[in-house]
Amino acid sequence: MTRTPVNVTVTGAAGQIGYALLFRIASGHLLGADVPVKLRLLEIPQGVKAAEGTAMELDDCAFPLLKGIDIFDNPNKGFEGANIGLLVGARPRGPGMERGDLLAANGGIFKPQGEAIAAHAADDVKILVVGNPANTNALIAQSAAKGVPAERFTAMTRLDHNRALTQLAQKTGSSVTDIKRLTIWGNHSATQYPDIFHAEIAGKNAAEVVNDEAWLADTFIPTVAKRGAAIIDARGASSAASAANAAIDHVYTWVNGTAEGDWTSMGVPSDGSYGVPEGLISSFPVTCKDGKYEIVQNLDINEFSRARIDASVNELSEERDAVRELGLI
Ligand SMILES: NC(=O)C1=CN([C@@H]2O[C@H](COP(=O)(O)OP(=O)(O)OC[C@H]3O[C@@H](n4cnc5c(N)ncnc54)[C@H](O)[C@@H]3O)[C@@H](O)[C@H]2O)C=CC1
Ligand SMILES: O=C([O-])CC(=O)C(=O)O
Repeated sequence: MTRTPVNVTVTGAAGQIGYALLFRIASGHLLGADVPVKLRLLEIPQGVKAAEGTAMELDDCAFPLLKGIDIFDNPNKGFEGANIGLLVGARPRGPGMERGDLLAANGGIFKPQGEAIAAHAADDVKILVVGNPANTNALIAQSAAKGVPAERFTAMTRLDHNRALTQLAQKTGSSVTDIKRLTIWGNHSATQYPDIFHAEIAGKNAAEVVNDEAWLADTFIPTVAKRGAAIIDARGASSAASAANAAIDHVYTWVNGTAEGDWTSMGVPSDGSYGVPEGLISSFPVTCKDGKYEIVQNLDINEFSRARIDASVNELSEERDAVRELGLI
């Protein structure tokens, strides 16, 4: 039986992340090796020519699963029939800039995109916001997308999750594949909280294996939380290939499920779990099955974790208040 291609809209398609992302989508890594895709690339008018160049290269790969590429500079067209939307296009943070500075600049992008998704995307649309500040941009798009279930809007903290996996594996001399149940809580920002208290390394509690609270507080957490800035300092540009890889992981897991006994981290609208105000798009531990995710419930949160989760969630509340004042939600 021939499968109907899945329409994947990618905004910011001509940017650095777009360049690292599109070839992996087209080669089957986003949805699976048997799922044909059609790409809908959305750019601003100045980005269209470069997107056309990328589309030429995609053609030149002769990917068996790639059933078409269309390029748009109008969100209403770009999201027409979209089953998956990867909202990457945004203004990247430059040296010395904090995410708060970006709220106003990026708000204007995500509100019209949310409206276009509501009006034109497929009924089963799933959205991942990558463009920073990702959680609050996702909130802006979600609140503009009247009629689309809120839970379809997610924000990317999988890059933070993957960063934390490697830091923990390196510290403990284990492999990333030995580590399960790691969690990123809160905002994709320097306040995020990578939590190893429920994580396991080859079946043993990770915090007990590490047994070094000073390393947790002074090395692990800041290394993970400030990795984006460290990459910018080193590369002179923000993470691109690793961000694209995390976007692939996020959607693949959402669609195809988490492994038995494991979970992942996603920024999702809070249902009030763990004291996170309802509606904030915050990172949680989630399991995925049959194309749906659920927030993992009933984890014990110790004092060390509680203070850090609250700090990051407070930042999200402040960002929400700021965009509310700007009339963006
Ligand atoms: N959530 C996460 O873990 C991460 C998020 N990011 C964020 O991802 C975003 C993209 O990063 P890069 O690709 O490196 O930036 P980039 O500047 O290379 O590319 C952004 C692209 O978006 C396009 N664009 C701008 N406004 C648009 C609009 N309204 N519609 C469609 N396209 C639009 C630009 O023309 C440009 O081609 C940034 O906001 C960056 O901070 C980056 C790394 C990790
Ligand atoms: O920090 C940035 O602007 C880029 C980013 O989100 C990351 O690498 O985590």
